[in-house]
Amino acid sequence: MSDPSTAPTTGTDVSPYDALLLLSFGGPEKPEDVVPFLENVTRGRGIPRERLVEVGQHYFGFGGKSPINDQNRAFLAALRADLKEAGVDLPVYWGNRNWDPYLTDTLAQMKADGVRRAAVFTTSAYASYSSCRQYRENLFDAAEAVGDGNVSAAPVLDKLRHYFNHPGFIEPVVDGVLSALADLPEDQRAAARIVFVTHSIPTVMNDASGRPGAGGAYVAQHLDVSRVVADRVATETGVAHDWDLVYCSRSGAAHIPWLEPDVNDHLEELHARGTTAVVLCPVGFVSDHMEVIYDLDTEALATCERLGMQARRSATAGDDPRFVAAVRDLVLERAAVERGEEVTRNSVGEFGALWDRCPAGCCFNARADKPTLAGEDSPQRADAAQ
Ligand SMILES: CC1=C(CCC(=O)O)c2cc3nc(cc4[nH]c(cc5[nH]c(cc1n2)c(C)c5CCC(=O)O)c(CCC(=O)O)c4C)C(CCC(=O)O)=C3C
Ligand SMILES: [Fe+2]
Repeated sequence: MSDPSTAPTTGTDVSPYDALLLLSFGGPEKPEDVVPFLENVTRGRGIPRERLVEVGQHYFGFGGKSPINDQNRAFLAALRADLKEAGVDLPVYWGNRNWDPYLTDTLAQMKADGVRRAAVFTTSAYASYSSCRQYRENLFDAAEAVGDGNVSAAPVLDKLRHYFNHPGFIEPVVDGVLSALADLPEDQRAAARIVFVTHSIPTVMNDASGRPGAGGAYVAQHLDVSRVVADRVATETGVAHDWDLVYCSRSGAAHIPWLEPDVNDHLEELHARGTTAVVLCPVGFVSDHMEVIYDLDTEALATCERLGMQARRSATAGDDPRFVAAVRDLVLERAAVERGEEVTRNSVGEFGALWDRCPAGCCFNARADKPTLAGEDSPQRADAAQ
């Protein structure tokens, strides 16, 4: 574990990598995209039709355009500039799970460009099937397509370790909470509660998240980050604000348990207990996704307004230079590991830096046992790329 101010790893040697891949979720760009996008996301997942209609309305309410693609474009530009500035010569590609540019097309382009081995950074910080393993399934499917059935004929893909506890992710979140607190009326500030919010998932998905047999990593990692952020805020302000971790964006059938409480129910409860001011911190999201601009900025802030509670939504890491530099740090760290060198791994909180390769069976989804890349049991052999 290291001091949160630790500078990113220095150096410029990224061998054995010859590319970096930004892997994200994707989102619609215009109204005609909304329904096909939702079909891509929910294929085979048993999401009730009413929920799809409702989520479609969220997108249509914002002109049929998700903010996520523009945020990835901005992140890409910032990442390329950061690497160039640091003297790191590494082309950066971008591919999505659910929308253009699709991962498979990007991987085909990488192969055509002669890429043999790439580091992969996903826009999802925590462990769970939806936020980690499913991306590793996507990597397998893309490599299988690009390698004509032989994943080792595609570029070798190494997913970078989880970064929820990397100081470059945490520090912008801390600053966001500090700014949000400062923006509250002065007489409300000291008593304000910090309400950390993340994407709800089915409780069985949380139970299976992380190392097989351990479980619960999704919630445990969010609690760890929330505690670190709250402690850092207390150090800066001299006030130990009470805090909670709650959830947004529940979907799925009503009889299936998902993580609770929902942020809106929680705000009602806080109001009933006498809370008069909150900071809503979207700790589970790396940028201002639809969940943030709809579920928090539109819905949860309206709940606060109705209850007469003062509320501010704090900023996500987005393209903060410290978060961008964290990607460079993670690539240089992993490259050194793959070269067999000793490394210092930056992290804060109680977990320390997690594994480079997910353990076999990590974040398993019992509903669909599908092959993955980038784990200990990856069928891609690194030496195939040499
Ligand atoms: C843990 C998690 C993250 C990780 C946090 C992260 O990566 O940041 C995440 C990210 C995202 N989820 C997103 C959008 C959607 N997720 C859906 C559905 C679901 N998400 C789930 C979980 C997660 N999702 C789950 C368990 C489902 C049920 C169906 C299934 O098992 O797959 C649906 C279907 C409709 C609905 O059910 O809501 C949509 C439209 C977008 C794009 C936003 C934009 O456009 O800005 C992003 C980044
Ligand atoms: Fe989602």
